[in-house]
Amino acid sequence: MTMAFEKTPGWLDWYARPSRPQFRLPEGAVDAHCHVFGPAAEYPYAPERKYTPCDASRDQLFALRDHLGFARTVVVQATCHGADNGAMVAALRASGGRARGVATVRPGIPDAELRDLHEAGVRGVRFTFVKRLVDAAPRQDLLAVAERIAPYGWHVVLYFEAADLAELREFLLAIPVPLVVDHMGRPDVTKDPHGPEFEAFLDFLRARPDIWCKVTCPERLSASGPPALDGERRAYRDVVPFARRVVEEFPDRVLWGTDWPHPNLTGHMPDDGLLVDFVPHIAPTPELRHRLLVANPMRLYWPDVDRPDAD
Ligand SMILES: O=C(O)c1cc(C(=O)O)oc(=O)c1
Repeated sequence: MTMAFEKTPGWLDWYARPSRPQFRLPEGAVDAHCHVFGPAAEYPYAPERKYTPCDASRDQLFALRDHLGFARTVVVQATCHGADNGAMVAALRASGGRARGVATVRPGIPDAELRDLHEAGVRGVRFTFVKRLVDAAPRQDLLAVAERIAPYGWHVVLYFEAADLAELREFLLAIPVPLVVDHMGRPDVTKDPHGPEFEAFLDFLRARPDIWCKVTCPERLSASGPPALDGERRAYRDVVPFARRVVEEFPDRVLWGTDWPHPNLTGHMPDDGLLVDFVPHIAPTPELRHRLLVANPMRLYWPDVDRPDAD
């Protein structure tokens, strides 16, 4: 029997026919933040999930990768799958080495399972502190996970909101592996990009040389748009000054990704082709774009590949 899953009311499905980006991605570009959902008939959503998405399969993800012009992808375990990494790992295994993964693991995970995840291509775990997505995990559990993954050379991906950083900062800085912050720590972009809140975030990045930042999700962060729809190639203007500050101060520690299939958006679903056209606005030179899209993600996820632009 297959279980039927009903999508969360108001759920927006991913954009079916994205345009081709006008901005040509550099050879070897990596989509360093995207997800797979199900398909639920094969990989059921977790009982403890906070939302039920539409399906978004690995084949659909790979088709988007090719359409947009990415060479590689990093598949981040979505909270709707809890700590069952099956759909994500299946994507890694089907990718022919062109995908890496970020998993969710619990502290008691057997070593053999960690080894299997590593062998499949997992290179990090994700800690989510956004309350609408997960129930808070005890901090000692998170530290225990960090200690378990350290010998594999993995990192921890952090998802938190700007308002929570002050309270989290000390704990996060004590995590003994490299850190990667999702979506610039979710700034409130109606505030001043040079104001105290975003300064506190930049200060967090300055605190250790091994903290990376994804300058992603303008479609989530933007308050005034315009949305990446209907041919709009200058979308999400209010997010640009925030992302540019990060790219310019930390050019060797920034990553970019589509966030496809964009869980939990409520206002609009972006055209992913137009989202790629956002990149030159936040990384204005070819040199910055090469670091953001190729050199940095390759160093973090494929350190053994010397020529990312060659297949
Ligand atoms: O794993 C997820 O469920 C998830 C959710 C969101 C969001 O709802 O903001 O963003 C993400 O990057 C990932």
